[in-house]
Amino acid sequence: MHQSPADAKLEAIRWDRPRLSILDQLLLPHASEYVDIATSADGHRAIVSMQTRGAPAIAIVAALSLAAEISRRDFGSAQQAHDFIVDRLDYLATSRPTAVNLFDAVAKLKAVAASALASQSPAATGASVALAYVDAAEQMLAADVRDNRAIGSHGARYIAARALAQGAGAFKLLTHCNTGALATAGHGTALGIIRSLHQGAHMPAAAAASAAGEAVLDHVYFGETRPYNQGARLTAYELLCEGIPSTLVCDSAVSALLRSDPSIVGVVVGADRVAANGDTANKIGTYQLAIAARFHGREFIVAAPSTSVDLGLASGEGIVIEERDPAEITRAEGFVREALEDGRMVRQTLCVAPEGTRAWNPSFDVTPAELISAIVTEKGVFVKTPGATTYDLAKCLGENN
Ligand SMILES: CSC[C@H]1O[C@H](OP(=O)(O)O)[C@H](O)[C@@H]1O
Repeated sequence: MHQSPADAKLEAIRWDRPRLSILDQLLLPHASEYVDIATSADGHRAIVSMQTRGAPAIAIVAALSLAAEISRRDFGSAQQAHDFIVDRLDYLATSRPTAVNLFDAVAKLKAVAASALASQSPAATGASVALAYVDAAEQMLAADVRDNRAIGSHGARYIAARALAQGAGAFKLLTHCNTGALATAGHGTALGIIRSLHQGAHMPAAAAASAAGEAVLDHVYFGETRPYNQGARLTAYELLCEGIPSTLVCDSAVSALLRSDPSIVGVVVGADRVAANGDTANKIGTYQLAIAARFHGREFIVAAPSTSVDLGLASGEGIVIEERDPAEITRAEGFVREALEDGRMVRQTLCVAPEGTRAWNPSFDVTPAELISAIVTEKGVFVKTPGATTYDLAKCLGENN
């Protein structure tokens, strides 16, 4: 699956049936360690703790954790296999509430198990139901990489065209959180568009060498994304691995940055759940980025696979926003290089606020569709009809099926 040393370093999910391991993202960038996931309970724990995170990655790790578990079990009957799968999927669905990808995968995998159970010729067995599940979970892993590369290509062409229309030969982008290979099965969504732009995916081969007459991504700014620091720890790691020129900024600096640098043509972010009208839940801080982009007349682009779209939700009003432990704000987990003979990096909890400080720690916020210039999916780039303040994603996705 790797195409380069960078890919090898950035592989968030490793699956070699029946073995699943994940890159422990609580340790990045200071240590690159893989953790074995043998059961759905291991998968649930890894998702809740955010050892693995990112809307698509959460769904795939959940699916494959159960695939790993049932690959090592014998079921007395097809019904037993089906019932075990349904029970474990319901448990995995309790891990984190906001990213719809998890619930989309759970529904699809339950349907696979039910269909395998109903098989008459040949008659279903415990092994046949389990195999059908594992095959479907593996297909989700492969499909996510395909989707992300399509998002990268659609988004790169769209942004380059918008930059060129504004007379920008070399342009910059601003992004938030981590939406790259570490948040998905590979390549990434918003960061996947940045990767594709950097690789010249939007240019005809001939032009790619000279970039003559083409818009070229010159630099990427990214926010630290407190309190988990997906930007400062993970996006920085990915951009350095890929050799993409970039600059980290504090979340509090993004408005001043947009005001100071007109070559930033837009903001591109991921999504955890996009409602049918285009309202989008994403990492906390996204909403204020959208406000800043609108005030400064810049594009605000959401990149997400269709598995992040919740057509059952009319608007963002109904999106459940995960609230995490306030201690993630008041007590930063830091790494200290111990003065030991081996100079190990060890995790220490550093109190960054006085004991007793209260904190509000929503993990996501909702950006209204009105502030979103375009939604890039693997099926294409969707923009609002002139004068509209919302999208009709059921129509958009239906037309692009
Ligand atoms: C392509 S990842 C989408 C989304 O997931 C991240 O949240 P978390 O790190 O808490 O799992 C962030 O909101 C990304 O934009």
